Amino acid sequence: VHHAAAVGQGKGVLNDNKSINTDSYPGGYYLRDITKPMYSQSGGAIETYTAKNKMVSPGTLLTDSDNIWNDPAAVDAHVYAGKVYDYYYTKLGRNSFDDEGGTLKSTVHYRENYGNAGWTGTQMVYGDGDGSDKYAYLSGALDVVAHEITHGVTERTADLVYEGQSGALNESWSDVFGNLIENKSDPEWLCGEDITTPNIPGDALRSMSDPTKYGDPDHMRDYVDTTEDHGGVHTNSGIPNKAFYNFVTTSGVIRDNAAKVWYRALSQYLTSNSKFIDARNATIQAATDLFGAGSTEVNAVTNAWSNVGVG
Ligand SMILES: Cc1cccc(C(=O)O)c1OC(=O)C1CC1
Ligand SMILES: [Zn+2]
Repeated sequence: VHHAAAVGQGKGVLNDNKSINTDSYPGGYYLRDITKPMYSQSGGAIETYTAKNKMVSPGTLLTDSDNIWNDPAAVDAHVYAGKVYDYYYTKLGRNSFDDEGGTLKSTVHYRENYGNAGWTGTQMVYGDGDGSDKYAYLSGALDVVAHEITHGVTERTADLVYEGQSGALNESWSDVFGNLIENKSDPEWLCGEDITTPNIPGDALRSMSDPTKYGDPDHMRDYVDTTEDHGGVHTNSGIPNKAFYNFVTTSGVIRDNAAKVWYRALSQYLTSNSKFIDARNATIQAATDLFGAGSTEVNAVTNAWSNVGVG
């Protein structure tokens, strides 16, 4: 079928106007972005579907007759996935989650009263929130979308087992790239702040600068041994999250270089059963590869992990 890139309009979850890359066909438009390098290289695209509140994925590819889109959850899932693709491609030289230009599929309105978001192993899924006002549509935050897509990157690289320390590293690397890609200047380095209790400003799921604000540990001595949540992967992530915060906020370290160190550690050195000490060693080795022994970055990352009691 003949495809032609088009630009539509729509509002996001926070009622913000945005342009949307769509794909025209005789009679309407698909919510499919064919403007990225992956399309010309391998036919890969960014596609957004709806599950119509069933537990199906991918569900139905969204279409619209006049290219004016009025599903805010879909608009944000689509536009934010494009921003995440652009970041990985331009900043880190990675071509989509699989580095092979694989299509990035998102499904919104997944299940009923679903206050979660996730990576299924092949695509992203986003719930509508839990039916109360605890969450807005979960795709309404760039750090959430980047977090989910980074689960895909992690699975195709280190493939960190989602349990215990490797699981907390898996979670932390997703929070780190969620923060790097959202790139807000918020002083507290919050995760999911845009979709958590939309009526109450200033709260979030987690804080990277002060994990203890949400009851998460910021030092190895406070590591939580639990069987909950795959061994506390969303809690113990506070320790590597704080280490990353320490690293990036060290004078002389810039965010784009910190991103290169964290990405190289994930893609070249971490493996499926890595523990926190392995992450320390991986990031020190990556910083050494990129910036040399004794560099500002190597000293900063070494101190960053020592500060949280790792190494
Ligand atoms: C909201 C939510 C619930 C359950 C799992 C995840 C998950 O993807 O681990 C999740 O997404 C996040 O944590 C994003 C970063 C805010
Ligand atoms: Zn996660």
